[in-house]
Amino acid sequence: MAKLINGKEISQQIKDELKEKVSALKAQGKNICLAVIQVGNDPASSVYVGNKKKACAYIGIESRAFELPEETTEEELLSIIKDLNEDDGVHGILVQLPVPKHINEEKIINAISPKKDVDGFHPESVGSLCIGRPGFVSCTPAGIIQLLKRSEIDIEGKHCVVIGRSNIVGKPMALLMLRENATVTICHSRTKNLKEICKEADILIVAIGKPKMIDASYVKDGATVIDVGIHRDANNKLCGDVDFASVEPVAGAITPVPGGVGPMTIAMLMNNCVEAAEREE
Ligand SMILES: Nc1nc(=O)c2c([nH]1)NC[C@@H]1CN(c3ccc(C(=O)N[C@@H](CCC(=O)O)C(=O)O)cc3)C=[N+]21
Repeated sequence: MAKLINGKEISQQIKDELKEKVSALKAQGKNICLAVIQVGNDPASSVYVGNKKKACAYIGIESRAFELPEETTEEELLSIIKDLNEDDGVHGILVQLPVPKHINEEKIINAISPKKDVDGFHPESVGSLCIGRPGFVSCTPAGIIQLLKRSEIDIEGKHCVVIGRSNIVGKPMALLMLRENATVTICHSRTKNLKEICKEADILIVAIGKPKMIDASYVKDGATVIDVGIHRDANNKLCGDVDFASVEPVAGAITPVPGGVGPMTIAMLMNNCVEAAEREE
């Protein structure tokens, strides 16, 4: 039976640590503010944005919400970002993705000042991570590192297999594991012998976006399995990319969905906001 990696509990720990830091900053007269922009009203996005606002309120970070209609133009959004870039009272800017199809996502990401890029999506942030310079790190992969460290799972020298090569999860995840001295393999939809490679993993990080695709036949006995996926199944229940019931008996440690990686993403977003304010000095 696998040890359950409790993301809800660990994210709570991190939020409590941040809450203390924020009150110390407040005592020095420093107020931290995150601007959260949502274009349109995709219900999943609304849930995530709501969770982010709640986390801000808990920690003592001011959240400035922009709920923009679906028809908002790219120019309008860029103009709001420009104003927020220039606003000294704002430390972090988050544009919830995905944005509607008529808006160019890349242009929006590039418009956010790297100093306020608490998502870590800007090319300068990604480049900094790649060459080991300070900068904001994408929240989901950063949260997974915290999950592993705080669960006392060794990374150094271990074979880590990441399934998925997106710019916001797979690629930064591989870079972070490399920084922690793991031996890293990146797999994706065109990988030919996926199962054989996964079976070699000491740490298997799954971010493929296919509900319950990874079952026990992909997992080495005692491996750590991290599930980044989040889907709703036929009964409207949340599930991940990993078939939890199948994998749990063979894994050494495993994250659940919900209550695994998701809450960590938000905790690390809060961490990046506090860092943004601290770096300002
Ligand atoms: N600019 C931007 N930054 C993001 O960080 C970003 C984004 N866009 N777009 C969408 C993804 C997804 N994401 C999640 C955040 C929290 C949970 C979360 O709180 N999950 C809970 C369950 C939530 C539920 O009930 O649905 C859990 O897993 O326990 C999940 C997913 C942030 N993202």
